[in-house]
Amino acid sequence: MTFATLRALEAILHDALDDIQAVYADARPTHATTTSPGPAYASPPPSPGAPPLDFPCLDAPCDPSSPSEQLTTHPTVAAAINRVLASTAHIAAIVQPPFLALCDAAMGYHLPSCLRLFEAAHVAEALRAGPLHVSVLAPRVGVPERTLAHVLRLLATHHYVREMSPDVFAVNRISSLVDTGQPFEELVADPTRKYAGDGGAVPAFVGLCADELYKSSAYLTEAVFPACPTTSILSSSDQGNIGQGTSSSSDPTRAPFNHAFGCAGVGYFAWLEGEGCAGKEVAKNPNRFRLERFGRFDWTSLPRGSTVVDVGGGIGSTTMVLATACADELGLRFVVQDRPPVVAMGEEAWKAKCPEMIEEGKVRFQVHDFFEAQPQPQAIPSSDAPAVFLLRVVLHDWPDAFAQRILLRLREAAGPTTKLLIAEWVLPLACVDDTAVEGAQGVVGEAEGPLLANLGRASANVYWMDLTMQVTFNGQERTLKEIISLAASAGWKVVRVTHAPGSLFGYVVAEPVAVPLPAQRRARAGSGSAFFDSVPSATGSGAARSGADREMERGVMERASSRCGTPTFGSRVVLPSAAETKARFGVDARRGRNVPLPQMLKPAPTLVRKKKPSPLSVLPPSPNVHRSVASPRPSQQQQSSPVARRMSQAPPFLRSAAAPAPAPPPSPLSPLSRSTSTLRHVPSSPGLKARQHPPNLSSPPSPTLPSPTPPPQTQRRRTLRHMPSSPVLKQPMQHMATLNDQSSPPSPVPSRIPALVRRASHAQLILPQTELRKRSGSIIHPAMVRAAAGSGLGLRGSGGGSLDFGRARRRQGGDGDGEWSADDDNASLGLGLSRRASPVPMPPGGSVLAAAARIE
Ligand SMILES: C[S@@+](CC[C@H](N)C(=O)[O-])C[C@H]1O[C@@H](n2cnc3c(N)ncnc32)[C@H](O)[C@@H]1O
Repeated sequence: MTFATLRALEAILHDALDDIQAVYADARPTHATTTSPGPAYASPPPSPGAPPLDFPCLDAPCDPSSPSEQLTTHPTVAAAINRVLASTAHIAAIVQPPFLALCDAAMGYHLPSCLRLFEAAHVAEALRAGPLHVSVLAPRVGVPERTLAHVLRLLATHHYVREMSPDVFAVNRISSLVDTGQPFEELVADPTRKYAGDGGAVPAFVGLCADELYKSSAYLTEAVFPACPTTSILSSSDQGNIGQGTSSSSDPTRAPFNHAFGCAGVGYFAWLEGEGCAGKEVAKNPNRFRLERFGRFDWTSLPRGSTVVDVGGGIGSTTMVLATACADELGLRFVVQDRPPVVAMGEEAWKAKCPEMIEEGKVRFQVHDFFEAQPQPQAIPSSDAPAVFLLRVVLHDWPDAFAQRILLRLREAAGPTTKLLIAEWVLPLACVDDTAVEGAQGVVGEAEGPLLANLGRASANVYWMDLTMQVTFNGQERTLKEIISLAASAGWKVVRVTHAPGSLFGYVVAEPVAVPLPAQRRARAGSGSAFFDSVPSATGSGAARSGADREMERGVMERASSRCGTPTFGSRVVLPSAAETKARFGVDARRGRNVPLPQMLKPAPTLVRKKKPSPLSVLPPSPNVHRSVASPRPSQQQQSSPVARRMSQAPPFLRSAAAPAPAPPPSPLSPLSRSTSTLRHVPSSPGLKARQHPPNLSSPPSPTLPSPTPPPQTQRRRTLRHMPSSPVLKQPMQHMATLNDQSSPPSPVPSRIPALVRRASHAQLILPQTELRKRSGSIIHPAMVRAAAGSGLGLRGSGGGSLDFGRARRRQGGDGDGEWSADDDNASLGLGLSRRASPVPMPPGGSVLAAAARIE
């Protein structure tokens, strides 16, 4: 069976490479675009009649604007890249001797360590002009020659740099991203300016990850077992400190980070701001450089929404996008809430970049602590309760109890039709997720075997993020089931999840329902909320909580919250101007409508699949019901939807948001069919059939060669493909009770809030199925997106989603680019959810509590 699995994986790999090459073979640049980040490696300008594009070269610095790099965002390419990653990592895991696999894992810490030195010494900048011998490079960057040579060689061995000849190193497609673009000498003279420019985002990201996050991660075990003699490095008095108060795994000021940096009780943000360090004044803060580095993060995820209160909205970067896209068109108003220093920063940034929206009252800032009761509805520019509460990458910063508190505060202020939009990464399971949400294709594990259901290595980024949240804040990314349970615990019913094709960054839409009694009791005990206090406190278990407990909890929230405008992961801290935002949306600034974007490449065809017998046919058919639930692969006709056709005409970064357009039947002489024939490989078989090596792939196919007719579609190895979904699959979510039923397979993820699981039974997810999952979301900046052309590093995966804005529905990719398409399936505002009366059982007088009591 193992050989069968290996062969199946190999076939997936082959198939994926064929897919990629076929897209590149057919794409020809039609006009020149900007090129050349560096003189030594500038790409030649594309010209009509140019040979088929080659895939970006690993050995040259990344040229994000090159057609070749941009084509990596083509949906077919991005999906195939995922399969390449997943299959190769899987093959390696199977064949590598187990001890060596463990060595890789156990000594992998050297990679971030070396990467950090590479970044801190400005090696990428020093190598910008071209390769250097280490004897020349070492004194320039101030690292001992032997150390540098060995560090670079380790990086070269992992393909992050290149050793061109003995001890001569060069940056490549990957490490060139760590180049800020600033002059090397200036960085050496003033390293504190390193992250200031546009090119600072990636180096800042590398610096942050390889410094405090990497060190924090090393203390995961110490944080879990703070008092264990075999793991603890703490003195007994330190142990007392660390263990004091709330349980160490749920206290954001007692995370692994606190163990690593010896600052128990000080939240990460407070520490960045100088708390617990020698000098608290800004000038003396020894962590000032870290703060600067942190603040360079940015995201390109552009959620769309209806009337929005952007809770914990930072400086309003997301609101900028939303307001630009729909403040005029749909008459929406926005409120950005955050803590005082952040609000001050936001107001300043908006006044500089977009004063008119503030002056016209379309957008306003509001100081608000999300652990406190929301301001009265009349304080919000609407006589009603807000239409939408947006929580974008906020909950993942907080342990469950704190996240629940935030949600309860929003529930408290919600009207019957208020929607909650949680924008977060959704962690898929590594196995087929048959318990969380049926039909949640795209954000739960679903890939066909033998690939891991979550596409394994191809989805690694979201798991990196998860552990990052854990070790830094005792927070976490959450599985869909965990998000549903958390929301339900605070009186929110998840009704829909949307996400960009291939993205694990989900937009989880929830509606208010009754607040479960246990949550009310907990909230009542600490919140002082009139809403929650309306049940006699004597009946609640929380009544037993002491004032001291509440004080301590309050203190933790205070210490853990950002106070000086330091954003957390995923936040956008660079406010784009309205003009920039419009440009990214393709919106005509004068008319507020989208205008055609220049077509850079010929439309890529839908690939005509080669027929290959399924190597998986030797595997037993999966009895998994989930598989049968997955929608069938859409027919050609389905794929020929107007959206798909339009998307096929759009530039690649736009096209990635939609399914690839179908192609007419290939001519035997078409480049596609030629490439297909060129790439044909001997189908693998369990019998270890000798296979031919494919011809030299680098040479363009000869136009004179006759091409075989592509084999019929029906013979395609469908079992190996991710199933593209039907346009919209509306399936009532299974009752959680049913999911937990004896007849159902046990959930691989135990409910975090077992008592509340029943509440999730109200949830109904309406999930647009997507063709393929790309890599997971990640910390990104526009520069990173450009650099990675939208799919490398999972950058594009961080964004996107599709939310409906009434009749005009905007589909977008992770880069925030999209198109408007008529969509009458929802004629009203509100994230694809109508303004019609909520099905929430709201008793007269709006007493959610009473309704909760009934249900309870
Ligand atoms: C990860 S950032 C997200 C920012 C924004 N939603 C975005 O998507 O860019 C988390 C935000 O929560 C804010 N925050 C932290 N504690 C807070 C609190 N207690 N009340 C309100 N905002 C808070 C931080 O200042 C920060 O702006």
